[in-house]
Amino acid sequence: MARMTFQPYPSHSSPNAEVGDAALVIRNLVKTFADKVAVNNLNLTVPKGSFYGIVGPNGAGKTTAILAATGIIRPDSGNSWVAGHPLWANPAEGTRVEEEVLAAKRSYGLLVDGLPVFERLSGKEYLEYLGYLRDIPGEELQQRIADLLQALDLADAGKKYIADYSAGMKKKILLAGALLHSPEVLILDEPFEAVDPVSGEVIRTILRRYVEAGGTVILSSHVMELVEGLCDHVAIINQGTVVAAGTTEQVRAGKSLSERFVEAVGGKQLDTESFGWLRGGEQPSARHEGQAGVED
Ligand SMILES: Nc1ncnc2c1ncn2[C@@H]1O[C@H](COP(=O)(O)OP(=O)(O)OP(=O)(O)O)[C@@H](O)[C@H]1O
Repeated sequence: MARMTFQPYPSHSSPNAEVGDAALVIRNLVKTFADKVAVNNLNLTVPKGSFYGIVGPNGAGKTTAILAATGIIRPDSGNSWVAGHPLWANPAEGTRVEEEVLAAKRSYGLLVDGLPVFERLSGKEYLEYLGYLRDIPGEELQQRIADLLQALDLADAGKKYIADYSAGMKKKILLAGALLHSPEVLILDEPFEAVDPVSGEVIRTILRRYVEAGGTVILSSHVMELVEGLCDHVAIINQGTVVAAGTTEQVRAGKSLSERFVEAVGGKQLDTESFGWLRGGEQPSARHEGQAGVED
């Protein structure tokens, strides 16, 4: 399909017509750190009920776009809507309509590494705390916590401080926190990173069931095969902007997602002379010969 060659994703300045029915709409989003433009006029529409993959090279701006679109950090300009609710009234001034922001935040569950977590709580206490914040009734909350800890193989770890969790356990407890209130939209930044294959399969099953039940999943990943197998839509982000988006079939256009990814962001080839110094333990003799004060 000629139209799916990697043209800049179209920009829309009046999104109102599409906002209503979409799970996430991002329009003209810009976020700069000092002189680094991390997100560069990014536009994205995630249809309700879709399983949406976001892929892009390291530093492409995926995490920054997720944080700005969910209202965690303030964009320089642009706006986003989650389940129809705008996060920003005027991002440049930092103004919001609090009821809309609350409604947006209620409607999503978010997993992003590096956000503050109360690490001196056990996994179970952390989920209980989130449950109280989300007003989940006591008995229902305990049932959900038990289900999540059991399914994610965290039942024993439920008693341990999060500070003492491994990277994979921490990822899973944060995912449990994102799922706990059964949100309309799940936004997950690299949810499978550091997670073992058994838990990974459980998570994939949970997410598939959630989408079958009407939820929307938006996940970022570097694993093309995973996105290709799981997601019905995909966006490729490069240098802070969306360079291709559509159904997974459209974006793949008859090739593997991996091939399309490399076409879209540009491959890299090492010349044959590179890494001549990497010799599996064999050291250049000159280093020892030239060294003063070394005795045999
Ligand atoms: N708080 C920050 N301060 C300064 N620069 C930042 C900050 N956060 C992100 N950046 C920069 O913005 C760019 C985009 O980073 P971001 O983490 O959004 O990329 P990413 O696509 O999620 O990358 P990865 O796939 O490696 O996780 C990078 O150049 C990064 O160094």
